[in-house]
Amino acid sequence: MTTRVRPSSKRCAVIGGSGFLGRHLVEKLADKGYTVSVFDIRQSYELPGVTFYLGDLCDKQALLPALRDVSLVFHCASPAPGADDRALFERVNISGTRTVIQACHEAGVQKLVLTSSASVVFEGTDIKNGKEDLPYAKKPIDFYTLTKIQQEKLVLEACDKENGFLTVAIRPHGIFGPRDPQLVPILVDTARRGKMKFIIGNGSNLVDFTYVENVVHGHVLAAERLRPESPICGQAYHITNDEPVFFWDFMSQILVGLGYNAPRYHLPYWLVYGIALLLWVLTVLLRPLVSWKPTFTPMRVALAGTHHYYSCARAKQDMGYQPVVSLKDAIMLTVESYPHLRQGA
Ligand SMILES: NC(=O)C1=CN([C@@H]2O[C@H](COP(=O)(O)OP(=O)(O)OC[C@H]3O[C@@H](n4cnc5c(N)ncnc54)[C@H](OP(=O)(O)O)[C@@H]3O)[C@@H](O)[C@H]2O)C=CC1
Ligand SMILES: CC(C)=CCC[C@@H](C)[C@H]1CC[C@H]2C3=C(CC[C@]12C)[C@@]1(C)CCC(=O)C[C@@H]1CC3
Repeated sequence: MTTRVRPSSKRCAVIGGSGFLGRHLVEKLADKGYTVSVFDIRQSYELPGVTFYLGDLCDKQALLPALRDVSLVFHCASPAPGADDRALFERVNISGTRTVIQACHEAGVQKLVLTSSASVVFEGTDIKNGKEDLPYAKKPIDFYTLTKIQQEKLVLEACDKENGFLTVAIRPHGIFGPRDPQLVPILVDTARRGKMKFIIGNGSNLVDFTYVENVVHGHVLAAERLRPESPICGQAYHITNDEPVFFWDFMSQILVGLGYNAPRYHLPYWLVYGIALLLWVLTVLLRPLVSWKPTFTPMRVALAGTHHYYSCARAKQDMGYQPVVSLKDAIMLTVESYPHLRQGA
C-alpha cells in the first residue's frame, strides 16, 4: 500500500524563483518559516532552507520533483518583455503555464498564485485608476502582453473549488527595487549614451511604479487568504504602491539620485511613437540580416508617454492589502542599492 504524504502548508514552490521578483519572494517566504523549492532555468543564489530544481517549466517531468509534497505554488517565471520573440512567449507563457497547471494537479498542489501583469488591460492609451473589471486588451501592444493575457485566463479558469484547486492572479505594475535587471539599468544605460535629455509628451502622465517588497507582500497575502470560502478564488488583483507618480518625475528622481541630469527638453508624443513604430517595422523586416534591438520600442514609448495607473481597492477590500514601503522610501532604497551604476562609478 502506498501512503501519500499530505503536503505541508508551510512548504511551497516558486517557479521563476531565481528572477528579480522571484528571489525577493523566496527571501520573504524563507523569513516567514516556509520551506521553499525554487524551480528555474538558472540558479542565481543560495539560501538556507531553499532547494533549487533546474529546468524548463515547459517540461513537466523536470517540474514535478520541485512540486513534490508542496501545497502552494507561486508562478512568476516569464521571458523578459524585451525578448520580442513571439514563439518563446507562446511556448513559455501559454503552453508552459498549461504544463504548470497539469503538474500541480498531478502533484496534489492545492493553491496556485500567478504573477500576471496590470499590462493585460493596456493597449497603449490612457488608463486612469483602472479597476480589475476593465476588459483584457483587444489589441495587446506586444507579444509579451498578448501571452500574459492568455496565461492569466488559463490560471483563473483552472480554479476549481470542488476539486480543491484554488487559483488567484496578482497584477503588479512597474516593479522596481534592488537587483532589478530592467528599470534602473535600462535608464542608466540610456543616460550614459546621452539619450536621456528628452521628455516624451508634456510630462504630466501619471503612472504606477511598485516597490518589489509591496509586490511580494501582495503575493503572500493572496496565498494566505486563498481558501475555498474566500472571494479571491479565481480573481485577479492589482498590486501597486497606490501612489501614482508623474512618469518623468519618477525617472528624474532615480537619475538625479544616481548623479545624472534629469531630462529637460520635450518631444511630441506622436512623433516619437511614429519613429519607434517605424524602427520596429524595420527591425522585423531586416531581422535575418541585422540583429539590433532599439531602445525606443512602441511599447516603451507608450509606457513613457501615457497615463497608466490602477486602483488597488479590490486588493485592499478582499485581502487587506496596504503597501508596506512608501514610494519615497522605495526610491531611496533603490538608488542606494545601485552604487555601481552611479555617474562616474
Ligand atoms: N518586472 C516588472 O516590472 C513586472 C513583471 N511582471 C511579471 O512578474 C514576473 C517576474 O518578473 P521579473 O522578476 O521581472 O522577471 P525575471 O526575468 O527577473 O524573472 C523570471 C525568471 O523566470 C525564469 N524563466 C524564464 N523562462 C523560464 C522557463 N521556461 N522555465 C523556467 N524558468 C524560466 C527566468 O530565467 P532567465 O532570466 O534566464 O530568463 C528568470 O529567472 C513575470 O511573470 C513578469 O511577467 C509583471 C508586471 C511588471
Ligand atoms: C510603469 C512601467 C510598466 C514601467 C516598466 C519599466 C520599463 C518599461 C521602463 C523602465 C525604463 C524605462 C525607459 C523608457 C521606457 C520605459 C522603460 C523601459 C525609455 C526608453 C522611454 C524613452 C526615453 O526617452 C528613454 C527611456 C529610458 C527608460
